[in-house]
Amino acid sequence: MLRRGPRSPLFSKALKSLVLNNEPVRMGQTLCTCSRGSITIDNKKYYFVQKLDEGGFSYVDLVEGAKDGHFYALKRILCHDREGRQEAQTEVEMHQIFNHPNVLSLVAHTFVDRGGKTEAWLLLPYIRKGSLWSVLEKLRDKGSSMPEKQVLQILRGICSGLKTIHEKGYAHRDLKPTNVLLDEDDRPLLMDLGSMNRARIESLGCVLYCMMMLEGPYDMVFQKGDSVALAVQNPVTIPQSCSYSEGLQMLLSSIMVSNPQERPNINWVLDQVQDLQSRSPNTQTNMV
Ligand SMILES: Nc1ncnc2c1ncn2[C@@H]1O[C@H](COP(=O)(O)OP(=O)(O)OP(=O)(O)O)[C@@H](O)[C@H]1O
Repeated sequence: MLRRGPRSPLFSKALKSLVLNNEPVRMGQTLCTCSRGSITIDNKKYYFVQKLDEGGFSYVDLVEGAKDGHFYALKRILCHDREGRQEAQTEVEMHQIFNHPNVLSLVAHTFVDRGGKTEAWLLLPYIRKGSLWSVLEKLRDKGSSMPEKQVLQILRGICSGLKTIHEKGYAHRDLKPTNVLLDEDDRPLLMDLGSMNRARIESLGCVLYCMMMLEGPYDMVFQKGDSVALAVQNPVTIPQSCSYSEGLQMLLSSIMVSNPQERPNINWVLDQVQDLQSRSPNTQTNMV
């Protein structure tokens, strides 16, 4: 985990969003006393550093532990109704079920009552490199690509995370490059576990496609205004210009199957990835 750096100049501007009028908020068993620029979860104080990102119904801020000096990502989920509250609760529980190097852990959490609405606050380890999507975007902007060795290493970690999820009888169900974080060593961490349930449907093929082509398989179809629903019925076309090995291209075709029942199971995919890794030339992994 990252150590304390110089205090961010943004700190003084601090968190219009996080200030709760200095009023203590109590919900469940956690007392959350919020003062200017800081929050308290489970009796530990954290300083707001800067905004990191926004999701569909959430805000993610970088905060710093007052005592340990570590950085954390604070994800605040706005729960608009009972269903939203339940989804946030599922996200918390799923983080707690899994203890695996490829599934993001949860440091602490609390539910906060704000103006009659609930916010779920999830304190997560801060993963500095950000999402797989942001890494792919940078490569695309540079006109570069991800070396096969790196694709395989990341894919293997994603498969290991999915394997542990499946072994406990769950599916992630919202797998996409924005929901995979990459640490400094390119270890992928699956996150955004709120959609998980006991149905076994995944879209791993789209993530692999994105790592290889730096865009989603149906992005062009969508941009042209054509029907994505129709496009997903057809086998995926791999561009002629694709420079990845035939083995990796074949793996992509075999996991990009529209009928979920016909998709190979994660153990088979993991075996294929390991096999490709053992065959892959020992090329230098480009750092991105
Ligand atoms: N622990 C973290 N470390 C670093 N960045 C993070 C972390 N958690 C989230 N982020 C950033 O915040 C973004 C949004 O997070 P997340 O996907 O959890 O929110 P969300 O509201 O569930 O998103 P959506 O519903 O749109 O998928 C991520 O894509 C990532 O860029």
